[in-house]
Amino acid sequence: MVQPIDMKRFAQLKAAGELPSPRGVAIAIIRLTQSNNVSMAELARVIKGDPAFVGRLVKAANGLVAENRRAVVSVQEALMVLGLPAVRTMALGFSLLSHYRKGGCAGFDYGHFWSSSLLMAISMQALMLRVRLAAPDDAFSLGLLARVGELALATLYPDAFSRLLNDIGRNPGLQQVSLEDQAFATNHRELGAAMLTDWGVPDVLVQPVRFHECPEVPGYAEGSREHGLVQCLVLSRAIAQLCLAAESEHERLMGPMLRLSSRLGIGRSDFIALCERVGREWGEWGKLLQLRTEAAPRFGELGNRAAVAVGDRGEPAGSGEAEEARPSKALLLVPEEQCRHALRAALEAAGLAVCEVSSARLAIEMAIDVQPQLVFVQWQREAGDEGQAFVRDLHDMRLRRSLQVVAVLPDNDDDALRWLSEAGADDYLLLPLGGVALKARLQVLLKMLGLQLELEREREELRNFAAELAISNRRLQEAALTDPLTGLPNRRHALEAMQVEWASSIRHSRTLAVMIVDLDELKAINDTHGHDVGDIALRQVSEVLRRALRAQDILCRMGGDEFLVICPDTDLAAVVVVAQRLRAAVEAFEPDTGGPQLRMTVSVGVAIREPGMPGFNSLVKLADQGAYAAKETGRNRVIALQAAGA
Ligand SMILES: Nc1nc2c(ncn2[C@@H]2O[C@H](COP(=O)(O)OP(=O)(O)OP(=O)(O)O)[C@@H](O)[C@H]2O)c(=O)[nH]1
Repeated sequence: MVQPIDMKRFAQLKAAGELPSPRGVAIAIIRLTQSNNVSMAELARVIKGDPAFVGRLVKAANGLVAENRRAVVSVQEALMVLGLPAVRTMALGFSLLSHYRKGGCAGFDYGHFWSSSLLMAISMQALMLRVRLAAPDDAFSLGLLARVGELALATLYPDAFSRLLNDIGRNPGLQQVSLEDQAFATNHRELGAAMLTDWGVPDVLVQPVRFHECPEVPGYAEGSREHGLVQCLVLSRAIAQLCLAAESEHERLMGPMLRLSSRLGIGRSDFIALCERVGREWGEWGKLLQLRTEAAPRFGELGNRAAVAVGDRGEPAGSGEAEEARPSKALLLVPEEQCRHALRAALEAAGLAVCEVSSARLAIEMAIDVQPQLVFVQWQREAGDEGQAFVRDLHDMRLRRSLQVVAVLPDNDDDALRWLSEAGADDYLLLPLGGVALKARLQVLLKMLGLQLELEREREELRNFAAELAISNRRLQEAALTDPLTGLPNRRHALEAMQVEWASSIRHSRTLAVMIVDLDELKAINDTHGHDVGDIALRQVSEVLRRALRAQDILCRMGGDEFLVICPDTDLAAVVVVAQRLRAAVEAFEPDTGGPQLRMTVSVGVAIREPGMPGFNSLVKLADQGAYAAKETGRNRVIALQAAGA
């Protein structure tokens, strides 16, 4: 049973006040995201107070969108894509990264630590897009913070931890965790898990972090979500190690990674594509976070070399993926020579590549490497439970779905029949093997297996289809809220945001102002210079408006040449000042049309929420009437129809 995390020891350490903890804007973000009724505008306002975090958040959101679609560019969009819980943990992770990129622990390589954590973060995000065991954005933060316990020990005990790391450096046989337990009465795994728990990360995500360095300890069932998450963290760590290792080490590290990814149901080519994406993103993130990165390893070549290496050991090289609907590979754990030869001959005659393994201990490794669709296991009285354990292991593994295990047994032997039912093989062949009977039995077996593989392939296609559908839905949802010309939130989004801000301003008794900004004489520009030039003008003016606004204001295109600006916590005098600034900025701006020179102006109506207004429509209408009045009185002006102090 998994021991609970020791929060008592953690509480003592926390009381000392020196544990790594988020600072500055991150604290405000974490506090806000914990409240249920935070508005996106409030959150965006706080986030924009930290320009570095804005860039990281937008980058993280872009990691979730497919490579061939429009990138996320604004904080609001990023918030929509990521969701509040992910934003909270990201604020936490990035704040730690900013404030703990150096420290007083001489033996602890802070740069290497963060480069490796970043690689784990990107790898976890990419893996979750594939295996879908957790939200990819949660997984990013999880990867980033997976080894935070080590940072904590380096921060709490800089000298002692430095000595401990130096000792391990001199004698790699030492167990880091035991040394930490002796020296600090805790270790980085337990401490990291306690910190994540303290920061509100759910237990289902904390436990995999706690055990990813010792994946066998918790005894999670193969195929369970926890088991999958632990394996993903192990794999992310392996990707990070490979990316940071010397080139001479790459090939050695690639083989186990391919085996692990295959256990997670990721085919070789998919996994290589995933690693290549991680490599690309690593470079981009490295620039953003000013972390050391290197040229990404050539994963494609490494993958091919690893495939050849498997072939060298006598297994069929093949594609390594169990996706063909026709069985093509068989593995034999059949010690009796005559019997083994008969099987090999019959299988090869049926067109299968055959590989042999001599011990049950090696058989599971071989099965992961080769990914056979047929495994023959001969029962042996003197071999005890080994063969049975092997069959059970195969059973537990994901690759078991498209695999038939055939027991080879002597006829009329009660012990062997008992073994057969306990081991859970799918079929059996009775000794002696050979002749027409064996051929006929194999034919039936292969036919059944072919049908099963076909079914499995269809299921896989359905799963992929469902995953793609989920992504397309999210994309559609976003597209439905975005104006394609300017990239700004559209009318529908504007009305949703208005509803939220209206309710929030009433609940917290805060002021709320809006502006209607209407371009002057766009029709004349269209008529004189063409619609394309009108489009350029619209796009560039929207950018001018965006830049002239304050961080907390929400700019939306309502349609045509009309924009709505929502200004939370703003009174009439303040909104007039902002509106005048917008107006002046547009007037001073010269659109770069690549041709005709244009002079642009805007007419602006402003209004604030008044007690007794029945709903936000009345507020928008009042601002609209102001804009109309501005047009009527000569354009390029700001008009408020309410009296100051309203
Ligand atoms: N190029 C371009 N023009 C647009 C777009 N949407 C609306 N328009 C044009 O914007 C013009 C709006 O016309 P009006 O409402 O008369 O406004 P205006 O010409 O700006 O004049 P005033 O508002 O009175 O100053 C129309 O000619 C529309 O065709 C667009 O996406 N691109």
